[in-house]
Amino acid sequence: MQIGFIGAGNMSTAIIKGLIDSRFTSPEQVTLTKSTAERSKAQADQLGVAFSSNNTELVQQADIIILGVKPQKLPDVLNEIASEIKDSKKIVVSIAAGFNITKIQSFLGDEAKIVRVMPNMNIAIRRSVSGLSFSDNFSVEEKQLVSELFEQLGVTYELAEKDFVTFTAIAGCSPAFTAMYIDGLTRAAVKNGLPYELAQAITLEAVSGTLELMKDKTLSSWDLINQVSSPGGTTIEGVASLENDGFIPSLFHAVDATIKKDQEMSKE
Ligand SMILES: NC(=O)C1=CN([C@@H]2O[C@H](COP(=O)(O)OP(=O)(O)OC[C@H]3O[C@@H](n4cnc5c(N)ncnc54)[C@H](OP(=O)(O)O)[C@@H]3O)[C@@H](O)[C@H]2O)C=CC1
Ligand SMILES: O=C(O)[C@@H]1CCC=N1
Repeated sequence: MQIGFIGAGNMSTAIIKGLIDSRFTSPEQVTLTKSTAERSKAQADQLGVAFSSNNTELVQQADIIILGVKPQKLPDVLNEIASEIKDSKKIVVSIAAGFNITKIQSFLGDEAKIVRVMPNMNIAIRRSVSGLSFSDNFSVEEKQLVSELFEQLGVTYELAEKDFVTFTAIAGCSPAFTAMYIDGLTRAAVKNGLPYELAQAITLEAVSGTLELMKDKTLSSWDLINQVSSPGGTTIEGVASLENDGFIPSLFHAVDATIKKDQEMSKE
């Protein structure tokens, strides 16, 4: 099975490294392209894989094509490869936000086998949580193949496409939101006199320990909030302050804004 990556930036590079590290794929099975043949060669040499001098040639050689370009570049790429995909059995994996299956098929034809995958940045350490939505023409074996591929890189969930945008917000985008939370706590400690590096190290340990505890003990958020909040103590003062300042509504707004943008992009 040959896997072709159109676009080899942050996400594709992490996927390629993860697939090779996990031994799911050998370097000989991977081909990539970037925006120019020179850049493709340099990246391929660095990763120990092959490159194609153009996207059409890459598609001709691949069984699975992973589209790893930014959404703004995707229409040109889809137009470029459409004739190679039409009437083929090739599987096209799109990791782009804002391109639903219908929109991708409007370029590649209604019969094209499209799977939308939304990984997240944690794929760089094979800790992605990836959402998968398939067009309705996949066989069970084909679905299994794509799922197995992304299982090498973390946890996967198969989703109805209507839920894909919500998944994108809480899984694809949330590393940025989580980093904002960590930054906020860190700088609040700096304001109170701790050096930045020390404050960030403490915050990261506290956050990662909290995640492990919640998973290990299968605690709900409110179980933990109640356990930490001593009656008449310090935590409940902070919890009340966050509630008063609209912490939860802010997150609702952020997720809604993310979903709205994805839906608008799919309509463009
Ligand atoms: N970043 C994230 O956290 C996540 C991103 N995504 C999605 O992943 C996709 C890629 O994002 P990311 O990896 O961050 O982006 P990058 O900008 O890091 O990578 C994009 C790649 O596309 C290449 N490229 C541009 N034009 C072409 C072309 N015509 N033919 C072939 N390759 C081309 C670029 O090459 P060059 O360097 O030569 O310009 C570059 O290697 C996006 O669609 C995004 O929505 C999904 C989940 C999470
Ligand atoms: O910001 C974006 O559009 C992409 C999709 C998920 C994470 N990054």
